[in-house]
Amino acid sequence: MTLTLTNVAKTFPSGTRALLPSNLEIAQGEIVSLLGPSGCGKSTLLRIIAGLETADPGAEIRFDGEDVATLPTEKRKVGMVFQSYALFPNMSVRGNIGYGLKMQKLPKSEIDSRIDEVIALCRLEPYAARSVTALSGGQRQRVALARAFAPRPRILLLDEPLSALDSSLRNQLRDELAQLLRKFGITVIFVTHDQNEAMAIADRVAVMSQGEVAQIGTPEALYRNPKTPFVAQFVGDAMALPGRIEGRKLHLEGGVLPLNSDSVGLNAYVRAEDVRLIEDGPLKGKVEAVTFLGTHYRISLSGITSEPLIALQSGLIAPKLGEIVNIAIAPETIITLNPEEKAA
Ligand SMILES: Nc1ncnc2c1ncn2[C@@H]1O[C@H](COP(=O)(O)OP(=O)(O)OP(=O)(O)O)[C@@H](O)[C@H]1O
Repeated sequence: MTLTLTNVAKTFPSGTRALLPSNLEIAQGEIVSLLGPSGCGKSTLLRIIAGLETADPGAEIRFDGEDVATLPTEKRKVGMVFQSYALFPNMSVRGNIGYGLKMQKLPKSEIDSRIDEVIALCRLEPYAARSVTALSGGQRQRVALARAFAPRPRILLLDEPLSALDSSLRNQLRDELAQLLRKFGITVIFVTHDQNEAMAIADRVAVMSQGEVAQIGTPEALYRNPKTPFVAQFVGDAMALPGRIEGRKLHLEGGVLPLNSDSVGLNAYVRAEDVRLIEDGPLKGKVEAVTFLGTHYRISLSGITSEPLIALQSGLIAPKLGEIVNIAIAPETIITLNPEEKAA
């Protein structure tokens, strides 16, 4: 199913403008993440698509061209998974998965064959007869997905699908969730505040800030080509390089950096993996802290900008605390953006 949102906005009766007029187009089978900090309006947007919340007048919500803005939730044929999963604790895995199918009053043979189908798809065969209370967090998550998928919804909406799990399990289940959603083959929108989760699972990520979609694009496009300072900082933790730009030069406290283009009036940003400690570089900084992260050292450097600058460095030798080091940042890795740019 394709989803087209036009002019979707929401002001709550309290006066809170949770969502400014937003447009979004999602293709059949696409997996899109709504990513943003707490309170940016992502759950509100998801709830409006689900029909759990009504948008302000003037909005269009089209499922395959059909405007569903005035249809109640049950008529929209959406599958939903919430962060708590909300499984029925007194029922078995099969019972949970079959619940929506029974509500649709399908014949028993059809219900059984569909349950078998999604149980196989979600690799839940060994647990089919178990009570859901006797399952691990990851298994419960698969049951919640299977239950939402069984009635063949037109679109699947997930609200923070991994947030109930502890962090080691989250990483593992991220890949599993991405694979399972692709096997389902349906259009998916999921909400998360976790950048890694959005990038690992989604085909495209819509980064939201203060009730607006600031930018939508593939994970690579957002990372390499952020359009606003907010997107640069939220996706991949770009650090500001506050200094004076003159033509193709950026003057910082710790030295002068060459830029690729004339960037007067813009602000410069860089990512920690692009800050390189080398023999002879244009910047000088002092090593304030070194943390070993396994694959990398995380090095905090003072004297380059007013805030400490972080460098990520792989390799076997870490610089010493207090050492003055030479630093280079390749011009093509410096992101220059208009500080006034708010949203796309
Ligand atoms: N029912 C409501 N009545 C009034 N204000 C609301 C209501 N629901 C949400 N809001 C407000 O709307 C704004 C957006 O909320 P929303 O839940 O969409 O954000 P979010 O990005 O999903 O945040 P979180 O990650 O914390 O859930 C917030 O300021 C919130 O306080």
